[in-house]
Amino acid sequence: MTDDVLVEPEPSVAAELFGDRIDLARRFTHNLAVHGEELGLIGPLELPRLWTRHILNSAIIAPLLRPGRVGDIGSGAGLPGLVLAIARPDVDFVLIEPMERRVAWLQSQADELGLVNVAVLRGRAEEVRLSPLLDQVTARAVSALRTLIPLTAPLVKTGGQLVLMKGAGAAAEVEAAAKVIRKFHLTDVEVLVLGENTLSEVTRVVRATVD
Ligand SMILES: C[S@@+](CC[C@H](N)C(=O)[O-])C[C@H]1O[C@@H](n2cnc3c(N)ncnc32)[C@H](O)[C@@H]1O
Repeated sequence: MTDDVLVEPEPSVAAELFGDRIDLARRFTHNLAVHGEELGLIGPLELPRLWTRHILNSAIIAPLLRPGRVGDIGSGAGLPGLVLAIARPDVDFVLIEPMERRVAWLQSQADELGLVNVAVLRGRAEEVRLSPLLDQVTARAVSALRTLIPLTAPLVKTGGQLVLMKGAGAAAEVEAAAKVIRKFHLTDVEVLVLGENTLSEVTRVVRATVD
């Protein structure tokens, strides 16, 4: 690992998204750069683009979150869950992840970074029982929308939202998911493109309300 991995390439965006918690974001990025590959959390090709492709692309959705309780499904390395917990200390996060090694990583990072707004729950989304239900749910790189909606929508209270990070095919995924969108009573389904003028790689989000 070279030191330039740890220098954010878009410092003004990073400062805007993390505010006075930018040092926590730097520490998390450092830890991920040092341990991520050996723990199987990120591939070796991801190191040079940790900030652009992973940290900032996760943090850019922070303004979409409401104060309340947000679940991040399949957090893995902590993307976007831990990044959002750093950017939004006013929001409580439940990171839901089935793999033991990843759960251990998530808990160790929450402890080391002093993220008191994070709880880590081991399990598959379709098996966990949450009470009360969540205000919002996030997920990144877990599965196609038509299978992700049945995993995530039941965890969200009426009036709550799904905020699902997606790739360039987001609009096509929404079309392919029409049946489950109806089945799970989702309304106001929209594809948001974030970071067009600020990030080197935009982030797409499918946002929907659970009715
Ligand atoms: C490709 S990784 C993505 C991890 C992280 N969100 C990211 O963007 O780097 C998918 C993650 O989803 C988790 N996962 C798969 N099926 C799941 C389920 N049914 N419920 C919760 N997590 C799940 C996996 O264990 C894995 O950590």
